[in-house]
Amino acid sequence: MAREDAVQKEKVAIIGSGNWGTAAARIISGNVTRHPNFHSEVKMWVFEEIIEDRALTEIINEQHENIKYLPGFKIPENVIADPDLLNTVRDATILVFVIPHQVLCDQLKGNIHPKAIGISLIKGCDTDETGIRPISLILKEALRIHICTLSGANIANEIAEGKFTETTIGYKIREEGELFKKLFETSYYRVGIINDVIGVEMCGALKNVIAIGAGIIDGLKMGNNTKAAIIRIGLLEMKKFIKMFYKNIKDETFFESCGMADVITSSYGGRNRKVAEAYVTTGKSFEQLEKELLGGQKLQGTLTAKEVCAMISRKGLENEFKLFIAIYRIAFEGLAPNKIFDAIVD
Ligand SMILES: NC(=O)c1ccc[n+]([C@@H]2O[C@H](COP(=O)([O-])OP(=O)(O)OC[C@H]3O[C@@H](n4cnc5c(N)ncnc54)[C@H](O)[C@@H]3O)[C@@H](O)[C@H]2O)c1
Ligand SMILES: O=P(O)(O)OC[C@H](O)CO
Repeated sequence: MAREDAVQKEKVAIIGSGNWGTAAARIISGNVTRHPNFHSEVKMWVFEEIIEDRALTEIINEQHENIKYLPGFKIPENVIADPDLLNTVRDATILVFVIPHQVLCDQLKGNIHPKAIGISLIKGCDTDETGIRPISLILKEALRIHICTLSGANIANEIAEGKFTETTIGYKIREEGELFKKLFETSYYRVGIINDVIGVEMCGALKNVIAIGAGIIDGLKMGNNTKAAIIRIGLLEMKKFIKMFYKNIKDETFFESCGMADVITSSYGGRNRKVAEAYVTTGKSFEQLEKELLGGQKLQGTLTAKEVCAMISRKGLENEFKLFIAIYRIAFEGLAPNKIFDAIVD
């Protein structure tokens, strides 16, 4: 049966309310009122915290602004913030996952709508004894739902400002990819869809490692040519890694917004780049700089570098991924930042 017949009005729940989660809520809240497929109310799960004696949830619902993670941008009134995860997802037929991947929700198991499908906006991965596990796979297996992925050159604040942006949705079932396109696309946020769930997702995870490399180059005060070299070599390692470890990855994916374009934007404007630059110039740890520079937002790239390099080392492939390994050793093993050049000179 076509999904449109099985579910007449899709109800959307957004799991996460950080910088991107809140910017995404602004987009979704407009689209659900425009398209007949959707119920006009959108629930958003908030990891509750107290800000100046008030609960963040209360601030969002009364002031219609996430003053901590996306200050200065109004959240439409059809977005209802809720600190109770299970209450947020109770009737939802569409689950939008947009939390830092360190904090995935086991609680959801067995507590979601039988017809629910999901989309992961998360840029990261997880590991177990078998190696790297894409988050979409973990969600799919744990919750027994179909999962699409959305990733692209998407700095949340620029999207919140309405600046022209592209993104990519990876789908397995085209109808679901098209439904999610309706949920996300606006005049300034253009969505491409491709039959490659894991390719889209893994580009979003690995580009964060390259962005750390770009930040190291900025910290060393090298110029644009050097950064372009890091981007080029990083892209090659990203493609090699993804194609080596996952099946049926499409070459075209690397030319979508989730591929090359996200590596570029992250290497110039992302948080991973910013913190890596400060790591080189201050000598403080990534952990400390994350706290000092990001106002509660989270870095994804350091953990991903650790996970990716553990997998590379386990397989004895260090010589195939010299840049990823150098970035990891600079970030975690005290390797001097200028040693990054040893990885990019043949
Ligand atoms: N910010 C961006 O520009 C951007 C763009 C595209 C994709 N992403 C990806 O989206 C995902 C979410 O990032 P974000 O920018 O929305 O988040 P963020 O880094 O701005 O915010 C951190 C969020 O984590 C929550 N949190 C902190 N500790 C928690 C805990 N123990 N349990 C549950 N939640 C907790 C906070 O409440 C906050 O909502 C990440 O995978 C990120 O890589 C971010
Ligand atoms: O700020 P970053 O480094 O987490 O990157 C943000 C987005 O993923 C850019 O597309």
